Amino acid sequence: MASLMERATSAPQTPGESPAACAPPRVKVVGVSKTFPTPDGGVARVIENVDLTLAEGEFLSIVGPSGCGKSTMLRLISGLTPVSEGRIVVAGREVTEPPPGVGFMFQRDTLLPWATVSENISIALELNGTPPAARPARIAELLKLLGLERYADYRPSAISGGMRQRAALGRLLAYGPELYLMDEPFGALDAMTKMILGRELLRIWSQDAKSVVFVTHDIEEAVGLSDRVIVMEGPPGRIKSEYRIDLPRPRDFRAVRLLPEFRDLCERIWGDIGRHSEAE
Ligand SMILES: Nc1ncnc2c1ncn2[C@@H]1O[C@H](COP(=O)(O)OP(=O)(O)OP(=O)(O)O)[C@@H](O)[C@H]1O
Repeated sequence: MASLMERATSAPQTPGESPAACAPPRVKVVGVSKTFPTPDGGVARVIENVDLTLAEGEFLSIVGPSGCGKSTMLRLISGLTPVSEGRIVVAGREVTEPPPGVGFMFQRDTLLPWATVSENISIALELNGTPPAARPARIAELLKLLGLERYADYRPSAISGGMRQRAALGRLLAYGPELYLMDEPFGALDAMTKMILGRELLRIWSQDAKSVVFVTHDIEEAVGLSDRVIVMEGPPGRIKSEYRIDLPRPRDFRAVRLLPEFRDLCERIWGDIGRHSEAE
């Protein structure tokens, strides 16, 4: 990650600009809008003219009030939902369907209920073409990394919510995407589990920095994890402001919260979202 931080400048950013604009971006969103049909036969404009760039290896969070279009933005980038206007390019190719090399993680885990924790991870390895002989070692490595060794043979229904999200993270890591799209992956968890998994995610990411778009309601989580935080407003969803998170790396997800700069960033972002909500 040092290279990303070195390339970054402290110049103020305008929405859509990446701090590592000199490298080819992992994601480029250009003039994207999205409409959905409404039940009364009308059309709802949910995303309005969004420009956004995600640099290679960058950790970007999107925050904003409920209903402003954060999840929709993620689904548009994922190719699961088609854009109405504009274009999205992932790894140099225009997105018309879910692109290769993209992994998802959602608020509720999507583990296969009939498979054990190990088997769930094994399926991801199978999907990414890992030879059968190499799978057991990788499964053991991931279970150890996520503290799930004792639960390898448990089905999802027999482990806690935090463990299920760990297993879901293990499956994502097993798949090994170049781009992680994470929609409130820790949103349903208690504060302590959230803290532990946030730390895990930072630790894993600092070893093998992949590009991440992370949607969350939790501003402290966004600031603690990210290189950059985007504040959306809406509907229709637009980018309201953008914050460069210049806190030191590697970061301790808990200790970083004690820095005055951390508090200052959180206050500014809260102020931004608060002003929007008050104006509604
Ligand atoms: N498939 C769909 N059909 C119609 N409307 C949709 C669809 N998906 C999303 N929307 C609308 O888009 C708007 C934005 O929803 P979205 O879930 O993206 O917001 P969000 O910012 O992620 O909200 P939250 O923080 O509450 O999860 C909402 O008004 C929602 O009703």
